[in-house]
Amino acid sequence: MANYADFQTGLYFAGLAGETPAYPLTFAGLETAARDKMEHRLYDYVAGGAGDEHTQRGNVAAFERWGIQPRMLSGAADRDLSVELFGHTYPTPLFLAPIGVLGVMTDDEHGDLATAAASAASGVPMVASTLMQDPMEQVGAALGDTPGFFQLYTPNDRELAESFVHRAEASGFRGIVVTLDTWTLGYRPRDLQHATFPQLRGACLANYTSDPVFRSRLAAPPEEDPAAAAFQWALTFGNPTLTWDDLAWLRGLTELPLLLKGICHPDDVPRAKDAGVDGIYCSNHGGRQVASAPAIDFLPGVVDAAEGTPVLFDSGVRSGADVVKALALGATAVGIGRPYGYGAVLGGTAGVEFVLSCLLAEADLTMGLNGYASIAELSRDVLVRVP
Ligand SMILES: Cc1cc2nc3c(=O)[nH]c(=O)nc-3n(C[C@H](O)[C@H](O)[C@H](O)COP(=O)(O)O)c2cc1C
Ligand SMILES: O=C(O)C(=O)c1ccccc1
Repeated sequence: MANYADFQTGLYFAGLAGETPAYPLTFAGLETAARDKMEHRLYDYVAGGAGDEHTQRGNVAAFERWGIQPRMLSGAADRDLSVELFGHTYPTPLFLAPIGVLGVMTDDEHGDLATAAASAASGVPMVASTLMQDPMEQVGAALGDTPGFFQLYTPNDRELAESFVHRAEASGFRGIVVTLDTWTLGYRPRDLQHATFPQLRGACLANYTSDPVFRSRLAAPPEEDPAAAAFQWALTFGNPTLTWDDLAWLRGLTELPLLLKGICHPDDVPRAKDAGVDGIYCSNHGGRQVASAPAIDFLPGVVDAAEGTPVLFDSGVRSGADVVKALALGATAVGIGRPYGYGAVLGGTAGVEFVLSCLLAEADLTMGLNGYASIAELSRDVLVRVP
């Protein structure tokens, strides 16, 4: 069992030798450092969200309204942070949420591969986006022994969707995460102000441009006419007419675990389960899609409705304490988006690993010092509401 708290001891001892940490430890510090390094419009694309951005601020603020109640002398010197998900035991409850522009966030523009390497090294699974700068075959190979997931944006071209799913299977991904909340793009004032959207300029379309079905829809190969390929992407990307009736088709495409991302209402959970879905992913897309409420406020209702089906969660997780709170509210695994994205900006694989180490050290110490030795000991009863 890894002792994640050792990371903090390591930082103090390195300090004795005159070394300070390579990257900022707080989310605010990561965001500021990443902003200083990034092209302005790419930074705004990552940092920004829907409308007046109150949803993304609310996602973060909502965690402050929960407190963890400490227990003493409970024998929590050794902690077990492992979780079981679809037959695999992962060393920690964290996962890397899909980021569709990750590819171009690192200096070398191989951010998906850099993140996959961090996943391979840490055992923290990556949910690889449909929108990658390197094709899924390469990213899947870079995941090593850490089973990862492929996130599917269901295109309005069924044959293309089928090709994506079958390629993901062949690439070694161990589950398909279908994102439901982005069948069209939300209203994002920052991007509108810059009048820019990365994919329209050809970024992170490798899964499309490498796909035989997608290529067959083009008059000229994407290498010859990338602008036409990006335009074709915009025409195929979303499927506004997808409904629950289409889930039988999606379910029929693969025997891999199938998860639905963006579920926030308890009544949507039984519909998903009736359709043969294996996992629920509660998320409001980090507040990037539409004005809503803090995603963590939806989690307990979704968990209750799931009746034992795994529930993944993301949106607003910024600290190890947030990770523990989401677990206590019933999440099976907890995702992070922007925090590791900024790690990738600052240091590629090493930056992502650093961010994970910080979150895991804090989560581990938060559990230990509050007297909880395993995730199984966390429940809503360990939390109190802070007015
Ligand atoms: C720049 C960026 C791109 C994203 N791209 C995708 C994507 O391609 N697919 C997807 O399902 N979610 C995408 N998301 C949403 C994340 O998977 C996740 O839900 C969200 O970032 C979690 O919130 P957090 O950033 O507050 O941790 C993206 C998020 C960001 C910040
Ligand atoms: O920006 C996003 O959050 C996202 O998920 C997305 C949506 C469309 C294209 C690329 C990424």
